Amino acid sequence: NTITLKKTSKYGDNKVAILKTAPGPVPFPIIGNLHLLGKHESPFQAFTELAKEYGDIFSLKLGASKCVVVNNLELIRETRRRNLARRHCGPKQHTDNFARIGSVATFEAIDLIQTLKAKVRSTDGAIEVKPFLMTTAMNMFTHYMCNVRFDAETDGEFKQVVDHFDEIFWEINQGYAVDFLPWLSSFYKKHMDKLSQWSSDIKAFILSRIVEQREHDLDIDAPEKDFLDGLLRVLHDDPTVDRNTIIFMLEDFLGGHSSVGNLVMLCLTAVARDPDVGRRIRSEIEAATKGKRAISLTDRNTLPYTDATVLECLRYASSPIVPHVATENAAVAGFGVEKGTIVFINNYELNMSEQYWSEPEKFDPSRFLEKNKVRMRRNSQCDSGMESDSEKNGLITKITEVDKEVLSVKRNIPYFLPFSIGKRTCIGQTLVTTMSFVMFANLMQEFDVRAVDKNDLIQKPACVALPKDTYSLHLVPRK
Ligand code: HEM
Repeated sequence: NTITLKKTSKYGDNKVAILKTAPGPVPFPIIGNLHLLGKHESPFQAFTELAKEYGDIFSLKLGASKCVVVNNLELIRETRRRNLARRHCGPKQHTDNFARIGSVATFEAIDLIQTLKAKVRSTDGAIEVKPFLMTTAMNMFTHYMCNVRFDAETDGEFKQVVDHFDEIFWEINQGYAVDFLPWLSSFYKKHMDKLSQWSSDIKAFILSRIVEQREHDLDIDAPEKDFLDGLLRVLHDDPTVDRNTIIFMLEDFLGGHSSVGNLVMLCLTAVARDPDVGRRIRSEIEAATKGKRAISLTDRNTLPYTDATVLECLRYASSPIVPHVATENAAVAGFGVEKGTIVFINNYELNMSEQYWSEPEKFDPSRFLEKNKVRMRRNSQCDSGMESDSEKNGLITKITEVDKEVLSVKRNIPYFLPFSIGKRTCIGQTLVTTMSFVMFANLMQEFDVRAVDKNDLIQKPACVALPKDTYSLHLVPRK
């Protein structure tokens, strides 16, 4: 009944505790002062399960005489939560979760189009588009992560929470001095109180309208159906996890919808500023759907210019700096960096430098496009000159392979890092790029987008956020 759990060298100096275990079935989930996840018949079973989930942190061995070696359990918990978040919020292509993002995004985009068409019919002139984008983005997130959606037309509480999220998103994107100099906080008290009230309202909404119902219905033996389900299982399995941690995580990830709504608004703004961008997007979309169906995530490869427009908006708008701290002495590009040094990735320089981009100030989605040759099969019928049973009317089908040039989006550009890079890279990037694409493309299929006055279209560089109450746009339904 004794096992040794060894850490691999890959994760360096994590603390290792050596604890004695009792022989026979162990009263899990506790060994010594450390808690394990779930109930297990033996320490071996417990650690086998741990090792399955955190395989690259631990290797497991049945030891000879005495004890269990446990890695830093806080790290395990964090890793479990991170893996959960990555599985749901950053799923790989061809996974069920990725496909579900696509279907949810198209569903919500269709709903948005219907709402906007009704709004346009009843309005003479321009409309405030942004609030509609924000509630749609929130519904995309709640629908995908928690299998619940809300009616923005009739649900005032929902609408208010989306507004609060948007105000907070605007605030955190402003870069106040107090962000770097915390001792200034007393000067910002009123401001902080306001933010704090918005946060409380958001938390109350998420608890009462999303979490509590699910807690009540949770079936721990059923397969994990969404992110919320996964979070509640963590809470159920691990008594050391605080309910507030889970609620905070959900709040944080749902809050990501603000970036999608604002980014789509920036994409529409780019089209309103430059009708040529809109024309190119529309001709691409018409070729793909002939106007006969909604656009889904699977259309992304055939709509490279539309996809590239989202990236070009991100290039101009993504955060100018990404702060990190060196966790060990290192050399970066030949410069010594001591452990503890704060290191900033200068995204602004990467995004706007002439060293990397031609005419970086110009809005030009085609900078993200490249031509690729793809081999295609072409069927053609030709006269065989013979008559036989297998060749009706003397025609045979001939398959030839031809090389065709297609446009596609450049991936992995080493100097384009809006979501940063490495171990802490943005978990939400798949959600952002996929949902923004689907919402934007469907809007472009259905409406011509025009500015009321191009001078109104004010946008801060290196900032995804627009104020909650921002400029209106003309949306003209297309035939
Ligand atoms: C325009 C949209 C977004 C941009 C440009 C963006 C960018 C970034 C950047 C630059 C980082 C820092 C990475 C680093 O420290 O190296 C980050 C971290 C993170 N982002 Fe995003 N993000 C966006 C939207 C989202 C969304 C929608 C979510 C969640 C649904 C999200 C979740 C996260 C999380 C959890 C981290 C921390 C990752 C970690 O420390 O392991 N982000 N993001």
